[in-house]
Amino acid sequence: MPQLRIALAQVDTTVGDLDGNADLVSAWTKRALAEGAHLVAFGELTLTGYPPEDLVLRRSYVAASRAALHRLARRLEDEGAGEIAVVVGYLDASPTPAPAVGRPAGEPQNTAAVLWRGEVVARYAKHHLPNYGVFDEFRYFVPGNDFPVLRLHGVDVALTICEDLWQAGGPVAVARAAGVGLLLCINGSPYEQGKSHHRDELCARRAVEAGAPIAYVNLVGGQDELIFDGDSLVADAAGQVIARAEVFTETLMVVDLDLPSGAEAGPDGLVTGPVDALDGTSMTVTRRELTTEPLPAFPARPPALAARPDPAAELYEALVTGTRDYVRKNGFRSVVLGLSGGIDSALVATIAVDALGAEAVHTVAMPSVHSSAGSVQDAADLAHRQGTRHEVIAIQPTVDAFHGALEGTGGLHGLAAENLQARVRGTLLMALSNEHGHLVLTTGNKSELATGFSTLYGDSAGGYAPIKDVSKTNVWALSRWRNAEAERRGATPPIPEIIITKPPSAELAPGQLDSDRLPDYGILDPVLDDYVSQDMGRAELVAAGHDPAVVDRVIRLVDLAEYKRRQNPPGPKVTSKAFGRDRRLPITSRWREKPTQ
Ligand SMILES: Nc1ncnc2c1ncn2[C@@H]1O[C@H](COP(=O)(O)OP(=O)(O)OC[C@H]2O[C@@H]([n+]3cccc(C(=O)O)c3)[C@H](O)[C@@H]2O)[C@@H](O)[C@H]1O
Ligand SMILES: Nc1ncnc2c1ncn2[C@@H]1O[C@H](COP(=O)(O)OP(=O)(O)OP(=O)(O)O)[C@@H](O)[C@H]1O
Ligand SMILES: NC(=O)CC[C@H](N)C(=O)O
Repeated sequence: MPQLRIALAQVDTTVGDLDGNADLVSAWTKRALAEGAHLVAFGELTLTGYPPEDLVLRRSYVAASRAALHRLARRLEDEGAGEIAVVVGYLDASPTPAPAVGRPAGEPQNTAAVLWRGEVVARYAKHHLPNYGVFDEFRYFVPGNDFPVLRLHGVDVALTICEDLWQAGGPVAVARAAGVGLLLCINGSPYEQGKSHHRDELCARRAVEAGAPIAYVNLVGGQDELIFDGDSLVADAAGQVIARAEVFTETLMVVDLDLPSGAEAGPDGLVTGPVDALDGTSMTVTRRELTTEPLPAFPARPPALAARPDPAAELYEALVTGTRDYVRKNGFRSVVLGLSGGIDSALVATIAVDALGAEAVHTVAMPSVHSSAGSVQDAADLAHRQGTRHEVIAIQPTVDAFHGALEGTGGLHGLAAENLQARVRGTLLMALSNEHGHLVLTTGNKSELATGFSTLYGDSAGGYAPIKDVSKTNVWALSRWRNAEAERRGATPPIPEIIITKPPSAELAPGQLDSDRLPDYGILDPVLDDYVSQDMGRAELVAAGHDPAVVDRVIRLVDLAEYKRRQNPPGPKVTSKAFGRDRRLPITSRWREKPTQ
């Protein structure tokens, strides 16, 4: 059996940065070469970044991607990396019409190329296009039906792209029929809590179906609301995960595989031409020999199986990664946020410090007449523990000036007066952003976003919302986890205990508590999860055991707040259904959930 040393390059690309992404491919290919790898694979749409969204609709972008690919092939050869096969995702135009979806030739395709000795020696266009959740790939791409098989050092290697594994039939079935020795899958699979276990199970199942090991390489890093966790892995043909990369870090996973030679593979010999893909389509198998020469035997390294972080550590790392990459990739060096002495801003400040370093995090306490002395002290204590650049700006004179300006109109009362305080704080933070170039972080959590519990153009004003997909229950859990983690490492807990234990309050009116306006978070969050993430209707929510009166109240709050959510800044998606691209509802809607529906 020939051995192949493969390298999976889990790298952090940037959408739109074709040259920068090509530099990454070049640098990591050289590392793979230095490690003695014969093949190196990069993630989905590595050259263009993923997802490029409507950039795909521009001919200029498709042309730039194609040109960048050819430049990269030549560059790798010039740099002495021509003898390693490089699998890289890029955006191409379909060479043939796609009659099944009524589209002409020249339409965009999500493609993987194999680069070898300065040439593009194979192209594989994604067959199954995801079109649910955050994915819109019917909008952008036409599917591919070609299935190239490359013989590399005697091993028959074939390609798939991400969703190709998530659907039954298609390329996995064709891989079995073609008797491939190794199935590579290049991915842009965004993080969600619990998804990595699902991926394991999926890759294992598909490897058994394909009758070949699957090498799965995923992107890492943040792109707007998506976070890629990496979690690259290899599953052997028996469905055993034998290697796994560390999550949330750029890394090269090098794995030695004993693989059957092409001549031995497949019960039907060397299948070529159209093959029933068992999904109602047929795919055309082509074969090309790169090197038939088997490699001389070399001592195999034992594969590394990186340990998975526990769920809280993984979620926290996802938020840190999303925040770091959003800030960095959008050209900011520093952030500013209002630090109230409450738990939400405490957690956001801690995430920001872990993402960017304390010197890049500016915290501002902005007490009003309703702020307790304790809150101001708690904010100062947190800033001191973490070393943020902390300021105290009293807002009462500005609030009073607004009241004075509006006196002639009858003045402000009740909620209007309460919200003014939040708006003054928002205005001050935006002013500091304009003057010093800090990005404003907002501190709203998913429970608040769901119920509209924030002031428009007040505390919801800002550029990035690190915990917008984290429920209040999880805000407490993560804060406790982060403190425990510090203690485990012998460091001072970053969040003062009092901030975690005090009852939540917006402090916009005397003695105000969140519980005056919202159900207790222990009751609210499970209802929100079922209504928002599971799309349950009223009858299903009640049947699931939720109190009907709470259900009615929560549904009303959530439905009414759609307009507010649309104006919320982006933030990292960490659940199966985040507000934004994942959950799309009309703002103008007369649909009301009723007891009998
Ligand atoms: N369909 C629609 N499309 C577009 N705009 C719409 C709209 N419906 C209302 N609006 C606009 O929205 C305004 C009402 O929204 P807004 O001004 O935000 O005010 P509103 O939602 O009425 O009040 C803010 C709520 O959030 C709570 N809060 C505030 C700050 C912090 C926290 C916290 O603990 O974190 C909680 C506060 O206690 C209060 O319950 C209306 O005056 C109107 O201008
Ligand atoms: N006194 C304050 N000083 C600075 N920022 C404040 C102050 N009060 C509110 N903010 C900002 O507005 C956000 C909304 O805070 P609010 O106290 O109304 O409720 P919250 O959602 O419970 O947040 P937190 O738990 O951070 O207090 C805060 O997270 C903070 O960024
Ligand atoms: N880019 C893709 O095709 C991703 C779709 C896939 N279901 C995933 O989340 O991993």
